[in-house]
Amino acid sequence: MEVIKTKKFTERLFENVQPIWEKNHNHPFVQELGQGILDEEKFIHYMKQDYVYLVDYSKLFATGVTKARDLDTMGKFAQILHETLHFEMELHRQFAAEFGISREELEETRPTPVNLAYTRYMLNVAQNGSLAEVVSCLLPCAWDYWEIGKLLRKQYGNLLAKNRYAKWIKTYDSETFGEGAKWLIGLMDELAEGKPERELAVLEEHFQMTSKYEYLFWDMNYYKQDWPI
Ligand SMILES: Cc1ncc(CO)c(N)n1
Repeated sequence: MEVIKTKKFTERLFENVQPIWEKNHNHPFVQELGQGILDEEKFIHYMKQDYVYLVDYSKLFATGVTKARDLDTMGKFAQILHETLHFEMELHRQFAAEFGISREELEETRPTPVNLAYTRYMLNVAQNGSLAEVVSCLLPCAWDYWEIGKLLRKQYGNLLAKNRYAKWIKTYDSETFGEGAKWLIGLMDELAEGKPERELAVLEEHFQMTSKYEYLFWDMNYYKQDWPI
């Protein structure tokens, strides 16, 4: 008897998003960060913007806690929320200290138009959408950063000792970050199971949209875009 292996939903997402993620991976911000040659001003712009981005992004994990229907899922979202606030954002606080930026300045960063549009898109889904929609929205951030961490380690691991941004690569290539991303991928597949195509299409639309916002976020930081007024 022929065994038909159905493709997992996240395999479909991964395949279809490749053109966008490839652009993310080849973006000069990412490539120059990997080589340690990224302009310091661009990196500082990014650190500050990313810090306030993560304040909102972490609220999506809190939404995961409230929308989950079982204790295990609640606990995992609470754990990732904790890791974001105390592990990932610690990276930003350390870099800020190195670059002479105070905690106040970091926290008071005014989000740029791209940053605001990105977080408002996700927070709107968090308020109005299902748990599956929330996960499809937040997944590219976790998954593609993990991909970038692994990729930069592979491409430029030999330069790490001399790379002033090495901690960044080590954070996103870390076991802690990878475990979180893998769990979210598994959860996405569980939540997508048995859903009709019209609902899967909505999830894929969110996934593609936030992947595009990831590109805009790299670009915004590389060109230090901000409000013109
Ligand atoms: C913009 C952005 N996307 C994803 C991540 C990974 O959490 C991050 N720190 N910032």
